Formats: sequence, C-alpha cells, structure tokens
Amino acid sequence: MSIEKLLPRHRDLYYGGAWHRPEGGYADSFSPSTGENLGPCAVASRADVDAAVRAAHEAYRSWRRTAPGERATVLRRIAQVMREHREELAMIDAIDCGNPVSALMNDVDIATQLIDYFAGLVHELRGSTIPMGEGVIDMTVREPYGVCARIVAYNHPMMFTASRLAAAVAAGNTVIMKPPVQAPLSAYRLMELIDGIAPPGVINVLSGGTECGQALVDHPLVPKVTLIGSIATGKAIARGAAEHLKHVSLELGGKNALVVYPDADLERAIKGAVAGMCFTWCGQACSSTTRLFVHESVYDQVVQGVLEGVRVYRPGLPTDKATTMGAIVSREQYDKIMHYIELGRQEGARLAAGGRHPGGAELANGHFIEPTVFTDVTMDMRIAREEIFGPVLSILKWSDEDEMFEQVNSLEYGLAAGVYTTRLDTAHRAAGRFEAGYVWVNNAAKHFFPAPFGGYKQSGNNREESFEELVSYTQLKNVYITL
Ligand SMILES: NC(=O)c1ccc[n+]([C@@H]2O[C@H](COP(=O)([O-])OP(=O)(O)OC[C@H]3O[C@@H](n4cnc5c(N)ncnc54)[C@H](O)[C@@H]3O)[C@@H](O)[C@H]2O)c1
Repeated sequence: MSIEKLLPRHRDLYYGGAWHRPEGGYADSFSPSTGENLGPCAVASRADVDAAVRAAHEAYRSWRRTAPGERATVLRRIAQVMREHREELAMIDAIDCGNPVSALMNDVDIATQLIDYFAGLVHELRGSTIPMGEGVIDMTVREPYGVCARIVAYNHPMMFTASRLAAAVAAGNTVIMKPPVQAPLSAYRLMELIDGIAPPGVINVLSGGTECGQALVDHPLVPKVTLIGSIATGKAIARGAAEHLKHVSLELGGKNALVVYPDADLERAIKGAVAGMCFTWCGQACSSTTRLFVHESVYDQVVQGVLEGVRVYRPGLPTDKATTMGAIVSREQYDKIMHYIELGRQEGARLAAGGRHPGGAELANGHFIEPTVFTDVTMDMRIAREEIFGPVLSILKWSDEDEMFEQVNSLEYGLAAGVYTTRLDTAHRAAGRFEAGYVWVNNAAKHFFPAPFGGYKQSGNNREESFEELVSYTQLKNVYITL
C-alpha cells in the first residue's frame, strides 16, 4: 500500500465524538527516515483545548455513572479493533516516528494487552469497611477524578496514546490524550478506527505542542495531569499544576546504570548490556541502561563482547520488517545526540564504536546514527551524567563496591538499574542499594507486565503498567453511616 493510502485521512482534533478543525492551525509532520513531508497535523490552541475539555467534562457526568462492566466492554472492543489493524498502526508509527515496524507491532500488542488488563480490573477498584462499633458503618469508595489529561512522549507514539487512556477510562474518568508533536499520525488513525465505540467525549485526542500541553495543565476543569516525558517538562507541568493544586503523575527520564560483578555469567551480561541499550529504538527508551559499570577484573572481556554485540544493530529504513535499528525522531534530537558524541570525545572518553551517520544513498535523508559505544568513561563526564536519549553507551570501570554505588546513585535520575551476578546475596545487596524505582537482576531495560514501572528521585512519582496505575486514577472517599 502507498504511504498516502496508509496515512490517516483525518488530521483535525478529535473531541466530543467528532473531528473539529483547529483554531490553532496546522503544522506538517516529516518522516525521520526519509525526510518526506507527511502532511498537515492539527495544532491545538488554548481555545481548542477549552472546547475539548468542556466536551470531556460533559461526557464525564454520565460516564462516571456507567457500570464498570460496560466500561470494560468499551475497552475490550478498542483492543480488538487495534489487534485487527496491528500492522497498519505499526506502519504509520514507523513512517512518522522512525522506529522499526517489527518492534512497533510489538508495541501494538503491548497496548492491547494493557487495555485488556485494565478492562479486567474494573471490578477490583474496591473500597474497604472499617469497624466502628454497633450502629455505624464506615466504608471507603474509590471515585474517578473527572477529565484527565495524558501528555505523552514521542518514543512509543501509538503504544502510549492507546494504552495510557485505558486505566483512566476504566476508573470512570474521561481523557484527553495529547500525542507527541513529532509523531501524531497514529493517534489520528486510532481515533478513526475506534470512533463511536466509547460515548462521545469519553476519549479525546488533541495534537499539538507546548501550548496545547500547557493549556491542559492550566485548565480548571482538568483535575489530573499525567506526563510521560523529560524531567524539564515534568518540572514545568508541576509548576503549572501547583497553581490549581492538581494531581500530577510523572513518568520521566533516566540515566540507568547496569552493573557487572566479577562473578557474573559474562555471556549473559554482555547480551544484557547490548539489549539494555534498546538500539532498536536508537536508545530512545527511558529504560535504556546507558551507564555500564563493569568490574575491572572482567572489563576488557565485557568491552570486547559489547563491541561485537552492537554490530547486530544496523540502521535501516523503519518500514522494512528486517530492520533492526531505526531513525532518530527529529533533526533536533539527532543534533543533540551528535553534540553529546562530540562532547564525549572532548571530555576524554574513547569512542570505541559508531558515532556517525551510517551513510549510503538509501539513508541519506534520514536521521540515522550507528550504535555508539564510549569506553574509559568517568562520572565527571557529561555523557555519563545526562540523559542523551540516543544510541550512546558509556562504559565505566569499577573496583570498590561502595565507591561504585556512590557513583551509580550520584545523579538526580532514579528510574531503573540492573545488576549481573550469579550470587543471590550480591543481587539482593545491589537491589537494596540502587536508588531506582525498577531493578533488574540478570536482565536489563525490559518492562515486565504488569509489574509497576516508575522512578525514584526526579525520574517520577508514579507507577504505571500495573494495578497501581489504575488506582492512581481514583480518589478515596470515606462514607461514615450512622444507622
Ligand atoms: N518514565 C517513563 O516511563 C518514560 C517513558 C518514555 C519516555 N520518557 C522520557 O521522555 C523523554 C523523551 O520524550 P520527549 O522528548 O517527547 O519529552 P518532552 O518532555 O519533550 O515531551 C513530552 C510531552 O510533553 C509535551 N510538553 C512539552 N513541554 C510541555 C509543557 N511545558 N507543558 C505541557 N506539555 C509539554 C510535549 O509536547 C510532549 O507531548 C525522555 O526524557 C524519556 O526518558 C519517560
């Protein structure tokens, strides 16, 4: 099928069960892998946000009273439609965000799995009773907030837009999803496909940039805002939300450490270190283990293994099912990554692999970067301290365990961390010492559904992909009954 036929016809704002022309106008979206103009996409202004929030607020009045089983049915139908359009949705994302289509089909699967999961949990939002003595019943109930805004990052456009509406809707809220400004096309296609499944105003999609996000944060009829994004945006949203004392849930960036002990199964550790970089996504994954701390006694062996391992990943056109590594989402992000690579060189790290555009006529117009590995990295270097969100691995050497943990935990990030060891006591000691919300032992970077995912420190304050996510879309009410 040609690209024109595949891409969504509707490029406006979807709210109140219908498409609306944006007052804010349109901006073109471009393919990161070919540079091709993919056409105009709506940019929601404050006035557009206001109209959408009012529609969602109106829908909330009846949706909150809908039986939980009915809400589950709506979600299951959405998941089913997505399954039927799995490849198409993945292909739109591949064209628009640059990640490989085969990995994005897996994203659609994850989204449908999560939607079904939350549909299955609608009856589990139980309250409790508290014994107060004869003549009294005291009970708690979990109630929705109202209109919830969900602002998401660009690295999994479809997966985030589809899966992150589910918990809020299951709990009786209505939602406004704001897909990433770099890749909104799959969100439009999703709404074309699921139009009419939920009552008008329950699920809404507003594409746009910072103004749209800020207007959602500022709107008095939006009591809860959730962000998947960078720490800088998290802080901006928290500041804006403070004005109204809104509930804010944040899933933010990471600079995750992976520690290799001398007793590790080195073959597994090397595989884990390579897989943990999420090179398929060009390292554009919050859970990428971008700081590899290797014990000095096995350092050379691990470095050699990693350098061999990364060769599996070759940048290629994301629409080709055989491609193992896609393109960087935008020119801006490409330049940022290249800047960090240059910085790493200047700071004295050794560029042991990659660091360049792969070249070749087919990839000439795309934002491609080879898998990049720096060795001899130390924690005073910016490439070791800052989230690059690109295919750049920093390898550090350690000898003293206390010192190593000091370095691992020295950053404001606290999303995830991993350890490779064959010793149970070492594994537990490390898991206890990591200042991170998600820890892998003999594994790296993967999310294991439905385990709660989220960060410590400035990496966030929320837990998603789990029962905790559902509960976070409810508020607790106590009812004291004098009989
Ligand atoms: N913890 C997680 O689960 C997780 C998952 C994926 C990505 N991330 C993080 O996301 C970041 C990369 O994504 P990104 O570049 O799209 O992030 P970003 O913070 O630039 O943008 C995220 C979203 O916020 C919107 N936005 C930007 N400024 C805003 C403002 N002032 N007010 C309201 N909305 C605003 C954007 O339009 C976008 O939709 C990385 O830091 C990555 O680690 C975290």
